Amino acid sequence: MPGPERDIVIGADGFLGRNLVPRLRAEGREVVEIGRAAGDLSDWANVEHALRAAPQAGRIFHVVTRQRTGAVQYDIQGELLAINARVHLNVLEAWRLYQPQAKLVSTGSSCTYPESAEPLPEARFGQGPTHPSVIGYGLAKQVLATGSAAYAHQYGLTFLHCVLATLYGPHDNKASDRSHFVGALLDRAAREKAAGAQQFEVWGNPQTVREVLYVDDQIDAILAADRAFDNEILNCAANAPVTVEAVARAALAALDWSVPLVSPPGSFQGAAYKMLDSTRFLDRTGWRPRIDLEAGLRRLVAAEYAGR
Ligand SMILES: C[C@H]1O[C@H](OP(=O)(O)OP(=O)(O)OC[C@H]2O[C@@H](n3cnc4c(=O)[nH]c(N)nc43)[C@H](O)[C@@H]2O)[C@@H](O)[C@@H](O)C1=O
Repeated sequence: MPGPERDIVIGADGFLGRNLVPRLRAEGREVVEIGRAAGDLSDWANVEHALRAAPQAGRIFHVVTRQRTGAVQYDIQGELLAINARVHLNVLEAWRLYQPQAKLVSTGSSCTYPESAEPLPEARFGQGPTHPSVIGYGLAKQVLATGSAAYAHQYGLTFLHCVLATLYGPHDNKASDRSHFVGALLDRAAREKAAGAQQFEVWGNPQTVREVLYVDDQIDAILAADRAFDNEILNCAANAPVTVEAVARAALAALDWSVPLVSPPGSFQGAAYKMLDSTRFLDRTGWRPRIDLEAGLRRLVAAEYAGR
């Protein structure tokens, strides 16, 4: 890869960043961390300062996002649009001004795609309305993805926008509305087990479909994609759908907790089906996940719920 053997990670102390930084250092790369200490990244002055002050890098990993899970999402899409779009636009502008030699590797979400009952290939990107629960969040990610392409084209820069699965693993936020749904569900199950509950409620329709990846697998996928692709909006998952019910069963198994699952009517339901078609990525890189759902949840339980 051309450019300095140095990476900047924006969002270094977030969920993905805290897992990514040690992985990059293990590869022998120097990592410049930009995190909460840099201030509010929706404020241009803070992003401008951080990327101007940083030494020249070969890659910028932009892994900052304000995201929510659960019912609250329906009510705060304006806020998620405003904050995330500002952060993304600030990063794009500071990239072209102060780090134009760097490849901008950013992370996207299946929320940017229209609702569909079929796996979504890249050709469907931006072609239709997003699910109402993510209308602002998804639009902000579109700003980042399409904005990266626009900046690269106008200013001769290089980017890769990786559309990810739903992640789980160590360092995710534990608050029930702030974790990704896998972590939120596991945390709720751990608390309810400790409280002696006799059943576990799976919200929404248990047959809801998602793609989930353990964070280490997703990081491997991003790095594999980075080696193989430039200037693309690229789906980077495993073509492996899973139901929310299967996630719940694996979470209970990882907690060694055996109770019946129930589904209360009226609980939060997100998009019924979210699947990327990652065939281009899988065919070209040969990447495959190494940690299956139950093994990944057991790792997470060992890391953060030992003894519960
Ligand atoms: C990365 C990605 O992360 C989020 O999207 P998501 O992962 O698809 O998650 P969701 O909030 O659509 O939940 C998935 C499904 O799961 C069911 N469900 C069952 N039991 C629990 C439960 O205990 N907690 C939660 N939160 N959901 C549960 C729930 O009914 C729902 O249908 C977004 O922030 C999105 O913006 C984004 O980018």
